[in-house]
Amino acid sequence: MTTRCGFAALVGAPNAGKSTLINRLTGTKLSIVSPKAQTTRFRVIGVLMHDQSQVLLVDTPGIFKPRRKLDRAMVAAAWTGSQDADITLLLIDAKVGLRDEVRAVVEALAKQQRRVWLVLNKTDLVTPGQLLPLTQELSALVPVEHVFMLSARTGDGVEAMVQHLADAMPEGPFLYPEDDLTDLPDRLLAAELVREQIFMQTHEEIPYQATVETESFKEREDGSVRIEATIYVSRPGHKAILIGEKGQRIRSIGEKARHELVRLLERPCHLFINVKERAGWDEERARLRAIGLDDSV
Ligand SMILES: Nc1nc2c(ncn2[C@@H]2O[C@H](COP(=O)(O)OP(=O)(O)OP(=O)(O)O)[C@@H](O)[C@H]2O)c(=O)[nH]1
Repeated sequence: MTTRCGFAALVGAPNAGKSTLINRLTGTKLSIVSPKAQTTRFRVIGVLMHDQSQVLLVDTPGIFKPRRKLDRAMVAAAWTGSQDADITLLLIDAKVGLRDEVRAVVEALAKQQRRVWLVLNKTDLVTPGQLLPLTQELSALVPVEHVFMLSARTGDGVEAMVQHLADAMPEGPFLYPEDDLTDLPDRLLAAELVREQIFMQTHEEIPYQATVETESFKEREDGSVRIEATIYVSRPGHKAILIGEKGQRIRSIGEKARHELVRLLERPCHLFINVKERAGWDEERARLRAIGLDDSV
């Protein structure tokens, strides 16, 4: 039987409903809310299985007005990520319509040769009559292959998009084995929670130069889980900072991340964190794919 597998990038202004849609498509809560804005890099945030298709939903950092150099790099990475995807889903809040912020995203997208599918979200908040003019306005700015009108909140119209996505994926083997899918969210969650703590407890470029991978995730007979995570840094100085004096910082990162894990997984967790220096980790494509990242900020 032929299988299909590919990437679908979600692009949209903040609040368009990305997280809600992902959660509906995958049935899992994966998006992490961090007090520091813009912590989201390009990564697989959901795996959608439909018929013989695996659709890897990838997130992009919120498209925002870049001020600092770093912000610009993040936005560039968002676009690069989206470029690698097979389909770009342009998510629009139908209630808000085409305000400036949205226009900027659409215009940037128009400059790139992508397969763009327009997704008008929050149809439960507008009348059908408002959707047609909005579709016309948007498709005048960027050529779109398909238009979907749906409500991520109620689920109305979502199924039609899922079917089209599944059919549009290129033929190929699944990148994530089906068996792994059950614990994939938890593995990603563990890595994300550690990364979130790096964001909160270190400064400047360190969070952006570090990546976290869950090496092993084992359920134990007593109902607890044993998790091993590795933080990869690209510079020796960063390793020392992350570990901190007498291991203080890494301990604190581990404690806070573990605390959150216990809360979200609702069972005892044992978390072991390693810090490894690996110059150029961000260029190792296979490694990046393995953790759902695909950029090189
Ligand atoms: N009525 C309605 N509300 C929605 C729908 N989809 C999302 N929302 C709401 O819109 C708000 C933003 O949704 P999120 O899913 O957090 O949006 P996001 O695009 O992930 O936002 P950022 O994380 O800021 O990029 C939330 O209050 C959602 O509950 C929808 O289809 N209908």
